[in-house]
Amino acid sequence: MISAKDVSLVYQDGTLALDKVSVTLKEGELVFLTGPSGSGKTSFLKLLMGMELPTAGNLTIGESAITDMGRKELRRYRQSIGPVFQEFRLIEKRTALENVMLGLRFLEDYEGRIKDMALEALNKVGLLHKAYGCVEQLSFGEAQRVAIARAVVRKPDLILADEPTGNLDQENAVKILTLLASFQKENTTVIITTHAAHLLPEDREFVHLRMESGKMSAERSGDSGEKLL
Ligand SMILES: Nc1ncnc2c1ncn2[C@@H]1O[C@H](COP(=O)(O)OP(=O)(O)OP(=O)(O)O)[C@@H](O)[C@H]1O
Repeated sequence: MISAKDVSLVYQDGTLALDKVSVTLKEGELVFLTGPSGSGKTSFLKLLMGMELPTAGNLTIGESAITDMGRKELRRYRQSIGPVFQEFRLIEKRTALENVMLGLRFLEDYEGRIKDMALEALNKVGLLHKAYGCVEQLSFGEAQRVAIARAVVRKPDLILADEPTGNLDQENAVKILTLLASFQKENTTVIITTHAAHLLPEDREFVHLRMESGKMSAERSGDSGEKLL
């Protein structure tokens, strides 16, 4: 469970990016985070990744306040997250398989098992046939799916995707959202910042977090029978 209580984030230059954000997210939830440019979406994801710490308030992950975590605990927590970055952060000259295997570099396991896990993740995103292709030769959409495979290969508790539909047409945006949402399970929470949540099938339950000038409001689909987007 992720619980934020009156969490604020002020950057060093004094910018108030998050203003007393309070929200509770249960395990296995599908979450859409929306809001205008500069409203604080990425800042919220950075907090969840432990890349920034709250300036005020409490952010609790499971049983621990993130500000109380020691280095080791923070590292273990980060390893339980599968991040999908806006700009993918793939190594262009390496194969899709090698890039996905990098998602497991912290595992002290033998190479063969890591390779099998990476191939399985590529299969899940429909790219097994491109496993040995160099990333620079992949299409934009394929590279994005490699980035998703790298995020899910570690079987994370939390998948964080920052604007995965930003540069996609409607058809591909739906495919990517559906793919990301498919990783939502009892114990896997999927949080996606997107402007395209309304493209998902109507019967999907999710939490909608709206950001506006650093403030957050939260609604759960199904609470009132109304769809949120
Ligand atoms: N490292 C930083 N230092 C100072 N200010 C920052 C920093 N990162 C972001 N900001 C500011 O914090 C506010 C929130 O930014 P954030 O990137 O979280 O917004 P966003 O909703 O993700 O925007 P976008 O949709 O454009 O990606 C903005 O005013 C932004 O300029």
